[in-house]
Amino acid sequence: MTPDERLRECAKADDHVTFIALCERESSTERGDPTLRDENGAHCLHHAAAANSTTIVDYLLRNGVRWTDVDDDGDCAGQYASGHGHGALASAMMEHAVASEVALGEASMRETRGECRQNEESERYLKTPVRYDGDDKLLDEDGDAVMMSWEEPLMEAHAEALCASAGDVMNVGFGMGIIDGHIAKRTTRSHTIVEAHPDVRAHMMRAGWDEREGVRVEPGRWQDVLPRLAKEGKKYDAIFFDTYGEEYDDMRRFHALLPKLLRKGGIYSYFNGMCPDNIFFHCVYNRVAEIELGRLGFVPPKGRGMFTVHDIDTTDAKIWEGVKRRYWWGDKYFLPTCVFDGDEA
Ligand SMILES: C[S@@+](CC[C@H](N)C(=O)[O-])C[C@H]1O[C@@H](n2cnc3c(N)ncnc32)[C@H](O)[C@@H]1O
Repeated sequence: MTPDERLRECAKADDHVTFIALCERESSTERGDPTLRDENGAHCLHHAAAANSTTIVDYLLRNGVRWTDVDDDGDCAGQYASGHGHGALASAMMEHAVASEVALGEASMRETRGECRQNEESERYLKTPVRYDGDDKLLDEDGDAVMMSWEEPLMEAHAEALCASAGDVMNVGFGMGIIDGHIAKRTTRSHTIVEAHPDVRAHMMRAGWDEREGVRVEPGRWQDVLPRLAKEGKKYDAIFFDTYGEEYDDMRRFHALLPKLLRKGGIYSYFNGMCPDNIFFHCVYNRVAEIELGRLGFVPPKGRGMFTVHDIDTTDAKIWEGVKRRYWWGDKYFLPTCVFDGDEA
């Protein structure tokens, strides 16, 4: 048996004494590599998690093995722990993952001093054409879906939460205007829409959104528009975020702007599409968002948690016809709502 094979067997058998000794051998030829993949793309962290070997899992995570490593089926070690019924270990791995992502987020914010970062994917998206395909899809140049009508019940639920205040509501990202349609059906003092893509803006103009009473269209990227609105002293009672081609690291910077724009008691919600194809990653990012928003002064609505669970069914293959990549697989949607309870900046 090679040192790598021995390591793998130790991880599977929870033999942490031999495992750690093999990892720490002086000679590199005798030392095993715990991150060497097996035929399914799993490595020792996955096998140790499946075996409920808390010592080996802890050792590997402390020594820099990444919780994000996935096997060929896209499963991370945390999922091996939960899939084998080791709830306590899965929770500990979730805590590790959340702490790591929060720390990475802090480092990322330090790097740009909290300013918005460059995102090539977003820049490319905003420079290339999009097309409305019938009434049920908005596609980018590659045929990937920017927005689809199956999300309508979710958008309606978001609109309901945002309009509870009947105040000044802002939506960032028009897409198919589904949420804006639902906001417009409800009572608000004002309704502001921020949209960056020129084709989407042209579509909004054709549909008469810029002439609607009570509606204000703010053309441009939120990265440019929001700091200007904050400088002008504009305040809102509810803000919704749903853009395209951006990542959580962009949204983190969006969140940092919210205390400058929301009134105390104001509501914030976002389309919760982070890592939708992996429930462990999705839960990690729910928790990261909750922690980071908490640090900015956001609290869950009174008497409940930040997320409400909604059933969704996207199994009908027809939904995805004409779309390059199916982007949603789960049957649950965790709808986030939080309330600004901090000091207005
Ligand atoms: C997923 S769609 C929004 C769908 C919308 N919630 C609805 O109900 O139809 C995302 C939208 O965000 C816009 N967008 C992308 N990046 C943006 C940015 N940085 N600032 C403002 N809008 C952006 C896109 O052009 C697109 O129209």
